[in-house]
This record gives sequence, C-alpha cells and structure tokens, in this order.
Amino acid sequence: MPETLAERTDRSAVRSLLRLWPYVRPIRLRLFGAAFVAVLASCLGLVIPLVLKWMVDGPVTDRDPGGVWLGALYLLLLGTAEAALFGLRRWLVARPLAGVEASMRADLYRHLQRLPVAFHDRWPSGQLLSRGTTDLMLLRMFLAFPLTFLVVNATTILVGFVILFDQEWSLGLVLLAPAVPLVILCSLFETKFSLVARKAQDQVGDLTTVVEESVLGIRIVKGFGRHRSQALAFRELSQRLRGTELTKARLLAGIWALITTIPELAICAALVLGTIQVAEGDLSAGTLVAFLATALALRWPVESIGFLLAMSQESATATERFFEVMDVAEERGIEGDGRGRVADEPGMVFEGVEFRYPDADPGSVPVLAGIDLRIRSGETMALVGATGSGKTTLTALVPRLHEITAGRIMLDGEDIAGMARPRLRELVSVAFEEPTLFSASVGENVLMGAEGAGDEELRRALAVAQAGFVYDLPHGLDTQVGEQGLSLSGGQRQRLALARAVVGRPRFLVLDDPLSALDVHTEALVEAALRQVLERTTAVVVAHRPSTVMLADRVALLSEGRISAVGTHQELLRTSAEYAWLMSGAAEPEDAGSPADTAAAAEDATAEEGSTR
Ligand SMILES: Nc1ncnc2c1ncn2[C@@H]1O[C@H](COP(=O)(O)OP(=O)(O)OP(=O)(O)O)[C@@H](O)[C@H]1O
Repeated sequence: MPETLAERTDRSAVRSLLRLWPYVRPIRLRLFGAAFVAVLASCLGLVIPLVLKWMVDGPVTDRDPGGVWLGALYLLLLGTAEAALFGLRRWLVARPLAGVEASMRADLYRHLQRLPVAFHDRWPSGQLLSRGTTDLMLLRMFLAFPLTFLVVNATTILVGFVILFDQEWSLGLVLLAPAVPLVILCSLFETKFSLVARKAQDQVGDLTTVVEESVLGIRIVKGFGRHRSQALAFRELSQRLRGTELTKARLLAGIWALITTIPELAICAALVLGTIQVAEGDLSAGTLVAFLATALALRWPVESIGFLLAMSQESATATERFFEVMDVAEERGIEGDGRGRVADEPGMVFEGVEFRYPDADPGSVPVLAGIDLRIRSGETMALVGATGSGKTTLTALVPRLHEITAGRIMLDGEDIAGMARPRLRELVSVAFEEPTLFSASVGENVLMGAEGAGDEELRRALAVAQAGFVYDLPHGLDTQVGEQGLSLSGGQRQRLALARAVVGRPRFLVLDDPLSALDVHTEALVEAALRQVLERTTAVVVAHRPSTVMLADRVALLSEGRISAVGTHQELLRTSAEYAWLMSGAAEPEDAGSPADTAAAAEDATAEEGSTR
C-alpha cells in the first residue's frame, strides 16, 4: 500500500486498542463477567496444589485411604468446576462478540458509501476488503481471547506468587528472579513485532487487490495471454508476504523459547533448593509438592504471554487500519445547508466552474476552468471534445461525484453545493459509458434508479432503452445478472444502465456517451425513444458521434478543459474547425483539409449515419 494513503500514527498498542471502546461498551458487562468467570476458573486451578499439599502432609503421611479418596473427590470437583467455568466464559462472549464484529463491519460499509469518489480513486479495493474482513476477524478474536486472557493470566500469576511466597518465600524469590529480564524481552519483542505485523497486514491487502483485479479483468488476462505476468506478480507478492510471515514466526518462536526456557530454569533451581531444604528438614515434603505444583500451574499463564502479546499487537494494527478508513472525512454537505434558490434561472447553469482532482498538484493546470454554460430548461446540450478534454469530469460534477474547486453549478436556480444529497439524487440521474450492474435481478438493477418506482415505470424505462431483450432472458425481469452484469453483452448492459437513468423521470439527465456500445440499428431505436424522454428533461449528453449529437438542441465544444464554442450542430460545423474535425472522423485535423472541407466531410458523415437507419 502506498505510504501516502494513510497517515501512519505512532500510537501505542494500548492507545490504538482503546479506540475499540465505543464498540465494546454495549457488551462491557458480559465481557467483564466473562473475565471474572475466567479469573475464578484459573484461580480454582491454583487451589489444586493446596489440596495436594493437604493430601501429602495428611492422609498420605498418615496412611489414611479414606482421606486420600476424599482428596481425590476434591480434586475431581475442582477440575470439573474449572472446566465448567471456562465453558461458561465462552458462552458469555461468543454471541455478543459476533455482534461487535457485525456492527464494526456495518459501520465500515456505511462509511465507505459516504466517502468521496476521490477516496475510492486513491485506495486499492483490496486494502478496503482486507480491512473489512481479515482485520475485523482478528479484532473479534482479540476481544474473545487475548484481551480476557491477558487479564486472567496476569491475575493468576499474581495470585500464584502470593501462594508461592506464602509457602516458602526464599523459593518464591528464585521463581520471581526472571521477571525483570522477561519484561524487558517482551517489550523489545512488542516493538519489533508491531512493525512486522503492520507490514504483513498491508501485504494481505495488496495481495487481495491483485486477486481481485485478476478476477475482474480475467477477459483481458486471457485475451492478451497475460497469465504468466499476472501469476508472476501474484507469486512475488505472496512470496513477500510469506517472508514477512516467516519473520513474524521467527520473532514469535524466539520470544516463546525465552519465555518457556527462563521460567523452566527457575523452576529447576527452586526444585534443587527445595529438595535440599526438605532433606535438611527445613521444609515439609507436602509444601515442596504444593510449591512445585503451583509453579507448574503457572507455566501456561506465563508461556502464553508471548503469543497473547503477538495477537494483541496484530489486533492493535488491525484497529489502526480500521480507523485509518473510518477517520477519513465523509463527503461534505450530505444534509445540505438549505441555502435554497440563489438565482431565478431555470435549467442547468455552470458559472465560472473550475475543477482540479484532489490528488493533483495545487499549482497544476485545472482539468476544467472558466466553464460558463447555460442549459435552458427542457434543452438537451451535447458535450463534444477531444479525448481527455474533460467531458466525463464535467458530467461527474453535476451529481457531485466530485466537488468543484471554484464557481457554482445551479439546477433551476438552486446551487447544488447547498442541496442535500438525497434531493440532488432525486433531481439528477446519470448513465455512464462504463455501465455497472450489481449482483441482483434485472428489474432490481433498473429500479435502483428511482426510489419507489413501480412495475409500470420499470417497463416504460425498458422500452425507452430498447431493452426488450430482458423479457427473453431465462427468468425475464427476475433474471439475476452476475457480478458487474458480466453475463450480458456490453450493449445490453448499456441499455439497462440507460433504463436505470430514466426510470425515475428525472428533472435533469446526465448521459456520458451512453450509446457507444450499441449497433447503429439499436442506437437509432434507442435514440428515437430517448428523444421523447429528453423533451421533458434538461440534459447533458457526452457525444462522440454525430448521431448522438443529433439528439441535442445545442452543442458545447470542450477544448482542454474550457468551453471553446456553443451553438447548434450546423453552426459549429460552420464556425469551428475543431468541431468539424471531431465530427468528420478524420485521423488528424491536418488530414481533414480546410475548415470548409472538414465541415463538408462532417455533414457527409452525419448524413451517412442518418441513411444507415
Ligand atoms: N480520477 C482522476 N484523477 C486524476 N486525474 C484524472 C482522473 N480522472 C481523469 N483525470 C484526468 O482528467 C482529464 C480529463 O479526463 P476525462 O475523463 O474527463 O476526459 P474525457 O474528455 O471524458 O475523455 P474521453 O473522451 O477519453 O472519455 C484527463 O487528463 C485525465 O487524465
């Protein structure tokens, strides 16, 4: 992931994890209850050595079989109670934690929907996917296990040492001696592990992006025989991830080895010293057995600290990654500022509009500048320009997919910057050249274009878009279209996207070359139906072909981000060499000869397109 995507914070793991509190708060009682139950269960385990001491110094020394059976019964009861309490802990947290994960995922999804398009332009989708899946799963596991067990184990170790010191303080000191080097080692481990954990989680995101791109672009991969290079890119990334995971494993193995070995050595030392004390009669055999049994019971709580810390560190990284997205500011003005009507001019008006993409250099030339355009109510304006001149960008400004950097756009006299988003969506419908369909039925895909539209509107929209083919699909309107509608042809998808744009009878329509994938005959049919729709709306239509331009009342010519001419098709053919060239289909302006020749060629092209129908 590029470093620039997110400001890396230097928060400690604890401070990062504390940010989870709002999500944990609603289930805090259950979580505290579960931790209490686990502490109880763990401390019950520490009573077992005391029963052993009682058995060795009592019934075993006195050769009392009844006492031994009683001791065995106590041990059985203690073991059963410990197991039951651990079971209860799991039951207490399982369901609420699944709820926490679900609510964090829902928040992330909701937030992603409200982030500006510029954010999605910059962030690879794999990074977002991995944050919504792997990272949230890690967090659920952290809340279920390491969080509780760090508390439980710390309490168990504390209680265990009180018991050890109570039994024999000198042996207790021998066991406590490794605590200082262990704390230092753990803190060094934590610092190193946090860096590697972050790297691994980012690499998972990059890998997800490559897999997603390969799946979505499978046609290009196959068409251009790019299997090898894609596989190579995938292998390289997965090798890198493997390397990082191995570094993680090495770090974990190192700390695990130290955390296991050092206490074992201390227990050995205590065993030797204790045996000498028993031999010299300074300590009872029962006390030594109880001491060693307690020390052995503390082995797991101590040894597990290594991987509990590792899991906590990964969870702190997952929390950071989650909030890196959640902290990005949502689109401005979702509610609108209610400034209402600012001019008394119906139609769509662009006044001094300037736009620069958010990641562009502040000193760079804006993509669009000085755009002044007045589209009268009910008028259709074609937007024509060379490739890269800014047509798509201009159309994206009307539904506020991007925020303009200067000037204003008004719809029926209302500045769109002050409009609430839902109202703007109601007023403006869009259809883009690249039609996106969702994994839903054909009908649902079209009805996404209008809240509350019914069957009648749906059928009318399909008729306008000449999308009668849907009735011949296996389940008609209920046919599910695959991911991105890949089971349909490009032209079919475009027609559905067009139907979606017109289903709500929008007041304003923005069409970005919506007929480019249609054959000339279907295009003519769609145009004929669309003409009726356009009569009742104010529309901007990006057009590359004369036939699409013919739908419009007037044409605006966009040259390098500026409106260089506005007029009817015929007027522009006569007055603008660039327009005539664009409409003529000549390879280069020079190839087209004089402006008069170019205009003649363009008129021929228009007439030719007309005659094809
Ligand atoms: N998301 C983006 N971030 C930065 N620059 C962009 C972005 N999208 C487009 N551009 C740049 O903005 C300029 C205008 O692009 P735009 O897509 O609006 O042109 P267009 O006239 O619609 O081209 P075409 O006819 O090929 O579709 C181009 O120079 C392009 O590189």
